[in-house]
Amino acid sequence: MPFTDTIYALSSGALPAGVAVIRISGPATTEAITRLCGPLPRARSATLRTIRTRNGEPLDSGLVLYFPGPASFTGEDCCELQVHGGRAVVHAILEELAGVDGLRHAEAGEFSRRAFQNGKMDLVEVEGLADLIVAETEMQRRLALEHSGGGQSALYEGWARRLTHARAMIEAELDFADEDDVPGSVSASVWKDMAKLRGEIEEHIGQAGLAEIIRDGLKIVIAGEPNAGKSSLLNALAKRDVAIVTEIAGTTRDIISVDLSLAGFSVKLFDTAGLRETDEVVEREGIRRARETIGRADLVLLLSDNPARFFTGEAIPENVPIIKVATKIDRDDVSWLPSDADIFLSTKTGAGVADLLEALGSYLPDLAGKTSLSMPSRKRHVDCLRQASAALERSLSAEALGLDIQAEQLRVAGDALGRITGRVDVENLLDVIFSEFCIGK
Ligand SMILES: Nc1nc2c(c(=O)[nH]1)N(C=O)[C@@H](CNc1ccc(C(=O)N[C@@H](CCC(=O)O)C(=O)O)cc1)CN2
Ligand SMILES: Nc1nc2c(ncn2[C@@H]2O[C@H](COP(=O)(O)OP(=O)(O)OP(=O)(O)O)[C@@H](O)[C@H]2O)c(=O)[nH]1
Ligand SMILES: [Mg+2]
Repeated sequence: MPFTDTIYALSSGALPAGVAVIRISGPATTEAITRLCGPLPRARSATLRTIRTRNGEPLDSGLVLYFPGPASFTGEDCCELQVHGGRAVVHAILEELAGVDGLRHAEAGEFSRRAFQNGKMDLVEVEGLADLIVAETEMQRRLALEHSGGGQSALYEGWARRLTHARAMIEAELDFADEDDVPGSVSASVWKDMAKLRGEIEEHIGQAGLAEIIRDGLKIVIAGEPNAGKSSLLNALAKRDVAIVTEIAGTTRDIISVDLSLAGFSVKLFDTAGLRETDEVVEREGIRRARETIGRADLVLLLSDNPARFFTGEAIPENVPIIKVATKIDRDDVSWLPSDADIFLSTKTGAGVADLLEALGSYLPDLAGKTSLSMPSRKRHVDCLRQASAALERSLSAEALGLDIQAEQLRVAGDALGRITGRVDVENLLDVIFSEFCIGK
């Protein structure tokens, strides 16, 4: 369905800025350009023009870029005005655009939606683009680029093609088994490849946890008895005064979290209420929240300023790794043995903080030698991949039920993959058969 509206918006960030980019897309783009900037500039090159009101009054002088559709970001006629990034400049130009017939301000994501609907991007690429824009760490950038750049889509499309090919072979075996041109028992090699494909999909699904850590950050929870120095450690790692520190045991009640970037990864660090038995209502609620947060941790830093006790009260689930941290080692009234803890530190002197950071690094996924981050980045992808894998499994184990039923499950698997990219191929089975066999020769 062609779009009739022409949309415009400020595509660059907060004003004021050195330069602002105003994008226009849709059928009235050329009309808008000629109204504001004079004769249509040469396509796909930057042209310096004066931008004027309908009365000929100059608003700014800027670079005009015209991209005739379909070879544009959205697939429609597009234009960019790269102007001075002053609030009044941009405001005046947007006002002028609003006055052109058929133009309206774009809604959030509308340029990308048009790019998707015009086949310029698939769903995985659109999602990747959204992630790229909010990426804050190096790993998030790499993951988002893998998706927005089509790497992931190519993988899924390759898998979908193998499923289509397998179905074509089965169809051939069912329909044309009595003809000489069809090699006997094509399905033996087909099933081998389908079993292999299922393994590849399962392995790919196995990477989802890593993608979650990259996107959402590794959740590290600081826990321990009251007064152990938890909030002091949070402040030291955050390098700012986020949490209240006092000498009173039971100071922290709410969960306090800060985002850190560690070796290119996003880390979410949580400070919690000190764990102990208490009748104080507010502190009890704090401790309940602490336990809840500890329950969701990827890693717990268990703190104590006393070698005699690393209190947990069974607050830490068995499968969550723990780093035992001895605190306040600057004090000379306590003496620690090397076996008492994994890390020994003082936030007062800074001793041991580097050791802790190094230890944390070893809990981050090892991506050495990984050039591409090919992994499902969203639950939606994982859901579709699981459906594909399950259908593939049903197909592989339905030998007794006949090729028809097996082929049908391969179709279900292919559709599940097609839903990831949003391009559920309208099947072209016969094309594949004709291209692989000389039927009707
Ligand atoms: N100034 C500016 N910079 C930008 C963008 C933009 O829209 N404007 N982008 C916006 O996200 C990104 C670049 N992405 C783009 C993707 C496709 C096309 C494009 O015109 N595609 C056409 C022609 C392709 C070609 O010449 O090879 C097409 O796909 O047909 C442009 C930008 C980042 N930088
Ligand atoms: N000498 C010394 N004192 C410390 C150090 N770290 C923290 N403290 C002190 O220990 C006391 C408690 O510190 P907090 O960081 O508030 O301890 P907490 O574990 O968050 O305590 P709660 O929130 O009550 O559970 C404060 O008086 C800090 O100044 C340290 O490295 N050396
Ligand atoms: Mg505290």
